[in-house]
Amino acid sequence: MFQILVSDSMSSEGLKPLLESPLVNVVQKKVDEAANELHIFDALLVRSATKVTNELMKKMPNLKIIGRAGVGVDNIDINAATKNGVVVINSPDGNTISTAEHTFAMMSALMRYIPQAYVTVKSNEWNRGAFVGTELYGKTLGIIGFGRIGTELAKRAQAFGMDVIVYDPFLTEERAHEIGVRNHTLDELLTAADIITVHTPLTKDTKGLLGKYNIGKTKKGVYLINCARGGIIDEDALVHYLENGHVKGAALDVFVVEPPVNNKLLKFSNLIATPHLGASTKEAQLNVAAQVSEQVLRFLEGKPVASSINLPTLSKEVFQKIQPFYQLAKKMGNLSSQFMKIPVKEISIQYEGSVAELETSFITKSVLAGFLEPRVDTTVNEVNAGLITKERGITFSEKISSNTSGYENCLAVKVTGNKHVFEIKGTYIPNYGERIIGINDFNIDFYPAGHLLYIHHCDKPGVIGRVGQILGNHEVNIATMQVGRKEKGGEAIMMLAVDHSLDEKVLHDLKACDDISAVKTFDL
Ligand SMILES: NC(=O)c1ccc[n+]([C@@H]2O[C@H](COP(=O)([O-])OP(=O)(O)OC[C@H]3O[C@@H](n4cnc5c(N)ncnc54)[C@H](O)[C@@H]3O)[C@@H](O)[C@H]2O)c1
Ligand SMILES: O=C(O)[C@H](O)COP(=O)(O)O
Repeated sequence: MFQILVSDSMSSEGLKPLLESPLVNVVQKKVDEAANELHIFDALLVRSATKVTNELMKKMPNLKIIGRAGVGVDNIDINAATKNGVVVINSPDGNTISTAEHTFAMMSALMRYIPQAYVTVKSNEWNRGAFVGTELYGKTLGIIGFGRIGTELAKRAQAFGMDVIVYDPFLTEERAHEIGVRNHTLDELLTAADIITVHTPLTKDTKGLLGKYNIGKTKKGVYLINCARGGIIDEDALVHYLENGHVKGAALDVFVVEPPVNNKLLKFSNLIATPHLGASTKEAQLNVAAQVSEQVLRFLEGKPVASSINLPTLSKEVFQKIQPFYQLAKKMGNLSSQFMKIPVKEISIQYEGSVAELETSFITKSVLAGFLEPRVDTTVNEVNAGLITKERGITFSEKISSNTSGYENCLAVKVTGNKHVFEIKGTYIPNYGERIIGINDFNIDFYPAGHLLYIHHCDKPGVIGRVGQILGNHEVNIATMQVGRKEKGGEAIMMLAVDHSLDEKVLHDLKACDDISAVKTFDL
């Protein structure tokens, strides 16, 4: 019989598949309370409260699967789980509606001073003049991040007669059109919206997305809402703009540190807050617990699971053969995504030479996982990448070609957006490693790892020297440098590996050079 530890509070109705299964025994206890019996458990079910660290996993040698009844897996050390051979699954859409509804409730409460007025009535005050609010009708709602929750929120706001504008660099025109919203640039949204709400994952691009600079561009009297992850709205910047009155009010369900003890934001009467309640409804909790219970049971019965976010489902032998291509494919997907920071409609992957004889569908999923990684909240891997790509309205295909581009094996990824196409080619050379051998129509040859600097420039004497000079001035050491061009004196590209991440000042100086038309950096 399999032993299952449920360490956070979960809907007992949702847990029914497990509670009623003769295959498993369910223990509902906090990790601390189960300290003496951790070694017996085959599965661990958690929400966000239990921190699943490597140390905890080491105390659970029988552990095979962790089920997160919710979306965010930031409380689980996924790398450690993967290393320990533990599958991690979640329930990505079980709490979408509840969180969208909570955001809507926060917006209404914020604009009508409901929490503040409630407190006064409870203290026997009847001060109607102090709480004159603002209608939602006719106001412009700016939604940053238009995934599952953003989309559901938009539908509700439209029903209230709000004008919805969105900013999501990865949203296709077709999808925006389907929901009846307009995708804008971030600046357009910031200057036009009366209320701004964020629904992105917390990534290095979204951390502090609404910081001092960007909030400064918003309308005076703007309202800000964060029911996604603490830190997307920079907390110090919010203090600044609440203090000077630029932001009229803010609603937060999430904080950088939870609970937000001694947080300066809490002193503002025009800041309303809830203790991370987005997913706290009976329905969401039933959904997430039921989804996770069914998946855990399937897994323990030896059946495939749908929402695994870490481990591949290949035999060890097959996996070993494709591993080099799997890593290369992931990096090529990631580079494509970063080169094409715009909505994408199609991804096609072409296999040439010996790689075409392997399990290409798995390698394709690696390209997709690498591509999606910078764009989505949940961890994507070969198991869920296809599904998430389709969900985002992106089609993907693979092709086998007899043309080998002169290499023993070659992988070619083509990413198509509305107006732009990006192509990248790579190969794996045994005992030498992964190489990128083509970017768009340029032949090049570099190792895709570390801190990379890409420059699109004019093939003229002195440009390479100027690049070296600028990097030198900023104390940046060049490890390797490759140059590719189509014809003498025409367009050219260079890819440099440098010893550390480059800051904005270096990029600014490079972009200021006359003969340089594009500069990008990548950390792989
Ligand atoms: N408060 C809660 O209890 C609660 C509950 C569920 C989810 N969440 C959080 O809500 C957020 C959204 O969840 P979801 O299920 O809608 O996720 P999702 O992955 O469906 O959507 C995220 C969207 O953000 C977009 N995005 C990524 N980077 C961006 C950027 N730099 N700028 C603008 N948009 C960007 C993506 O393209 C995607 O469309 C997540 O942070 C999640 O952890 C909170
Ligand atoms: O990521 C999530 O699903 C939400 O933040 C909800 O977390 P919770 O399960 O702790 O309420």
